[in-house]
Amino acid sequence: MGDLILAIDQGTTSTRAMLFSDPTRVVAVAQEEFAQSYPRSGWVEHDPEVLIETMLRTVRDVLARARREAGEIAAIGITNQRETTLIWDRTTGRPIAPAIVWQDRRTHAACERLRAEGAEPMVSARTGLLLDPYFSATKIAWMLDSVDGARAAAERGELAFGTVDSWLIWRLTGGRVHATDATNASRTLLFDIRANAWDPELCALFGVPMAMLPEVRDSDGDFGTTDPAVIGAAIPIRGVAGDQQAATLGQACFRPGMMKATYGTGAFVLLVTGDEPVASSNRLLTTIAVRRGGRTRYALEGAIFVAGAAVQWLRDGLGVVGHAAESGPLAERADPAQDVYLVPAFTGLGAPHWDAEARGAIFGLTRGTGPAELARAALESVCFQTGDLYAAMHEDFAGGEATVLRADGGMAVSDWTMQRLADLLAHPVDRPAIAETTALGAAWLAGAAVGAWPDEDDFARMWARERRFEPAMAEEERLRRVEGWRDAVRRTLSG
Ligand SMILES: Nc1ncnc2c1ncn2[C@@H]1O[C@H](COP(=O)(O)OP(=O)(O)O)[C@@H](O)[C@H]1O
Ligand SMILES: O=P(O)(O)OC[C@H](O)CO
Repeated sequence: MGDLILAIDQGTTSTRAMLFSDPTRVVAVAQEEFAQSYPRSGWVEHDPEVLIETMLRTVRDVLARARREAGEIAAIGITNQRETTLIWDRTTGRPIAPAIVWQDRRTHAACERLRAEGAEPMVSARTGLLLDPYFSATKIAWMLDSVDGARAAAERGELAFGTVDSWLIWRLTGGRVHATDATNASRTLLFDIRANAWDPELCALFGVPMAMLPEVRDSDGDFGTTDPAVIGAAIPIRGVAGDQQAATLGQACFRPGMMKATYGTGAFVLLVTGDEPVASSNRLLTTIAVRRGGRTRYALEGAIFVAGAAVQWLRDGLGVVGHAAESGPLAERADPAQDVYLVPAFTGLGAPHWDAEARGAIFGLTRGTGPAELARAALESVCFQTGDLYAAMHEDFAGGEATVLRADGGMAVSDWTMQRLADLLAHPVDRPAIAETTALGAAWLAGAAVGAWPDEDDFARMWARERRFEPAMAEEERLRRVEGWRDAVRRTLSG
């Protein structure tokens, strides 16, 4: 058996392949961005073949960079953008339509109809999710209804549905395995997260024939071996998890109360709650954090739509910075006497506010307000939104140790933002030594499954911190600023 673990991270804007020699060492990384398609307002699609091509190219590249062979890989872990929906023909292997991406809003009306019929309480109780176009179920129905003959073919068992993990597995195994893991299944609106099974009533409600669903396996289950014709060797696929769950594992957040926040374009915050799902009274999502060896653990999840995107806006919209990395040093120079708040509701507000109609606003402008105050307001808005999720999560879940908040993603590189986050949360923020937490989580699932990597406790002990940011803001100042933010949000909400 080889000594390497390969992680494939198929994300929304790029595909990455990463080789690890052990949980503390990345041997090589390859990444390729790909085109987004926006055929109509609110629609977002990916070309399924491009997802496969970029996967195969990055795998080849990462091996070439490391000067290693496919045969030296002991196991593969796959992690992926979640909810994005694909349907393909089981015989030809051809997708029937472009992939509908998680951000796509075309099924808004279908969700509204179901809500008006009173379906949401049942759907939420079983799936832990909300009736929203974000999740897969209404996207599947949309595809079946818009492609000629698709619904009948799906009912005859000729079509296969999959989230991106299933699609990659199908192609890697030469069409032999049609499976997903429990974390990905828990994002479809079709999966009962307590029973750990596809739910026939939900499938009927959304009009999804059960014959098209993949088999749901443990996140560290056996997903078959790669077809040697595809990547040059027969390698077991032994780890699969949605990217936010994989990051939670890569951050070694296993115990109840442990929390991770990933700051990319948007941000995803997950709080591990343990062996029982916790229902939220703040419209947070309840989701499967991982299922290993038949044991399921759950998390509460909240999303911030605009995180790094606020920094992009500073750069591309306002032109006050030339590069994202300049935003922290600029914010540092802001006048402490000015209270300027940016509510970046560019596309509405996510949890716990859930206001799709809200639009962004800036409060507290004076003649003295300049680029530094705007930069500070943009970076702080990400901290305040994390604070809102943090408060909502701890209202929903009082248990556990609540000892750590571990941050990762492109924006976590900003020392200023991480310090301000610790200040405004009045809670330490830890940044990991291995920043590639998503890939690490997928690699760990696979590495531990084949016995090459340590199991949970030892892996958690190996997790290393690069830096801890300790809260340093005076409490009076913190409360004043948090109240200022809440007031700004109240004035921004549409209703
Ligand atoms: N030094 C920095 N300070 C603040 N924001 C940053 C910095 N570096 C990157 N970012 C922001 O982080 C985001 C990129 O993070 P990444 O994890 O690559 O995102 P994604 O996976 O969503 O593309 C961008 O929106 C960028 O503006
Ligand atoms: O591909 P990312 O990193 O933007 O993550 C997307 C999420 O999985 C969507 O739920």
